[in-house]
Amino acid sequence: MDVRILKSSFAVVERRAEHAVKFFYSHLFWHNPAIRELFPASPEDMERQRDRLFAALTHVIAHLEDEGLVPYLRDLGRDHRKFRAGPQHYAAVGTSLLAALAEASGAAWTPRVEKAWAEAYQVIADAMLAGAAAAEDREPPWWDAEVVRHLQYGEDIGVLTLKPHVPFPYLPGQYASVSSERVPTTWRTYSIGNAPRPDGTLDLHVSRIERGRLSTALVRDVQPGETLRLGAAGGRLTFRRADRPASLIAAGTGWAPIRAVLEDLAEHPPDQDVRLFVVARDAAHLYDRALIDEYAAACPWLGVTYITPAPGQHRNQATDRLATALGSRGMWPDQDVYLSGPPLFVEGTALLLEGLGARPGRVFHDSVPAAGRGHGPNGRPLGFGEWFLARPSPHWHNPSGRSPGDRP
Ligand SMILES: NC(=O)C1=CN([C@@H]2O[C@H](COP(=O)(O)OP(=O)(O)OC[C@H]3O[C@@H](n4cnc5c(N)ncnc54)[C@H](O)[C@@H]3O)[C@@H](O)[C@H]2O)C=CC1
Repeated sequence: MDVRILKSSFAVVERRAEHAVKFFYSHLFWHNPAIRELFPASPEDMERQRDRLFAALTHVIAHLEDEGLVPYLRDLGRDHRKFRAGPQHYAAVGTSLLAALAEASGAAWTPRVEKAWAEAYQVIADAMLAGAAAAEDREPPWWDAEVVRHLQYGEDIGVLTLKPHVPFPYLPGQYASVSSERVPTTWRTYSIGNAPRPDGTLDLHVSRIERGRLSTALVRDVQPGETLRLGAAGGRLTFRRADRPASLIAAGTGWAPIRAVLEDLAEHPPDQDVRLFVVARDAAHLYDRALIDEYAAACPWLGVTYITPAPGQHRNQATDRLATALGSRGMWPDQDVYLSGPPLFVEGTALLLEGLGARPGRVFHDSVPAAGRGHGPNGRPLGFGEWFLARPSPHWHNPSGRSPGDRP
């Protein structure tokens, strides 16, 4: 790949980003009407989708020389099997992408630039398709899972227990992408709130987001007996056993992956001391406090600090209180830290910890996009391929019986 040409070409395209993205989708849908069906129907969701394309492209360009790029792309390809993305879709997207880049580049679109982009796209598509092919024999494209229990805490928090129809592999601390027939074409990631169980069930902790259609459906509408769909598990919030202390810091339903990690540690005790900070907007949102207290009493290696805002204060004042608590503890350079919670909380706390001396390579968190922002400076890798076919409707109950574009 000619990285130099790609970067300078991208700098030109970047100035006309909005135009390029609109052109891309118009071109794609005009030439491939059936693909339109795979993308969100609502203008609002489609708008987010547009943002994703550019975020995605920016991400690729920023990581062109990264050795993690190909493994990541392979993983992404594996995950895109849930969209039933086939070689023909990758080809269609590639053609429209080149057309959009040419359009936005104007006179800067030379044969050399075109060649560089075509080659780069081929590398991306090949890596994703290779990842998909390698997964083909190992696992299904997605897992259907029955809701077997639905607990609601207050207005906005739901804990759903799912029973996948076939075993769903994951590690404590990982998340899965989730889709419901109630909100077709929408996938969101939710952390799994337990370590793997013998009966194969898993818990999703969902905090309802204002205007979040899937989170609202999951918290308020979904009933036991319904089927949800899961994409392959992912994420880096898995515990590293080491001979130094560790801190687990959870805010809101960011508690879910930390709970899974703790469950596993309780089963297989660590040699290191572990300090748990649980931050919540109020006492009612410390919905698992009884369980945490049990762990604290039973596990000599565990210490727990609960943090809520002072009475009458805004929920985010809990974060200020956490900052004070973290500042008063030393040893940050010698610790592993696991962070989970709202994106701005995670971003801010990671920076604070670095300021306190924590080593960036020892602060672990998933990067998740802030709700409504689509992506953040530290956003979850939106997947510089998510725009390939993100949010299409997977063919719901009988995948093999439908051709792309059929409505479920
Ligand atoms: N792996 C991960 O990192 C996971 C992240 N999450 C994310 O956690 C969030 C959970 O939301 P809720 O439970 O509704 O949390 P919440 O809105 O109740 O917030 C909990 C606490 O986080 C802090 N906080 C929230 N927004 C903040 C901000 N902008 N700046 C500083 N501090 C802030 C405050 O102290 C607040 O009391 C969701 O955004 C979800 O995507 C959820 C599960 C796993």
